[in-house]
Amino acid sequence: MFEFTYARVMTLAYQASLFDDPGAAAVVGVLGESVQRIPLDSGAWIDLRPGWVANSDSLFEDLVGAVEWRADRREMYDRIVEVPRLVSWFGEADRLPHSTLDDAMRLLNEHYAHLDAERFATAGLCFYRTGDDSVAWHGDRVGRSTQRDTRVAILSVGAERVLSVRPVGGGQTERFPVGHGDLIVMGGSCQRTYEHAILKSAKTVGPRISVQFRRA
Ligand SMILES: O=C(O)CCC(=O)C(=O)O
Ligand SMILES: [Fe+2]
Repeated sequence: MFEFTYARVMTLAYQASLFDDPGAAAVVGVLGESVQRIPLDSGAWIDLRPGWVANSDSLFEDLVGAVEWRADRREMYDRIVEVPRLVSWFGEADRLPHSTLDDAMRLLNEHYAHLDAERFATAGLCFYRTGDDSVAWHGDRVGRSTQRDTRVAILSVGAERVLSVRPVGGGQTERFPVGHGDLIVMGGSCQRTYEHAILKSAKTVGPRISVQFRRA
């Protein structure tokens, strides 16, 4: 039986953002030229927008309480393995659990509208309670993304964790520390030619929630 309470989460310290106004509502910032493009090989790329959501700690706390979290399970080859983290998923027809996420999805769609007809339409939420929570190396290869380029935008709130990215078949691992309202977008061929992971942390880290926006 799985038990994890709001009270328990709030006892886990996470370092608050330096520039935030304690207790103030979260606000999604502009994208535009504040987005930094990092080209990878094989037509893959990463966009970074640090501090995209201001006062993100209040969004973190709201999501901890408002979302119906469940244990993650994932099919791997011939078995289903536990993925040590909590998740919740919102499809195209679902109401997102926070109005800040509606704003975030709309701004992302405006920002990337000039590229193609792909639109962010779903939101997957993952809750990493401690440094032991993690997701192993993988590419988000579902449906059409097995063949075609796609974008996955990840908003991180709560404590910082490292999103590691490496080429499929070997090569250098890039490490992107993300938390406290940071945005990272994986685009181009990234889901096919690279893989990514949130590896376990040996250091004591606070809880983090990631919100992954994907197409329908
Ligand atoms: O939590 C993250 O930032 C990444 C999660 C992820 O890669 C996934 O769930 O597919
Ligand atoms: Fe992923």
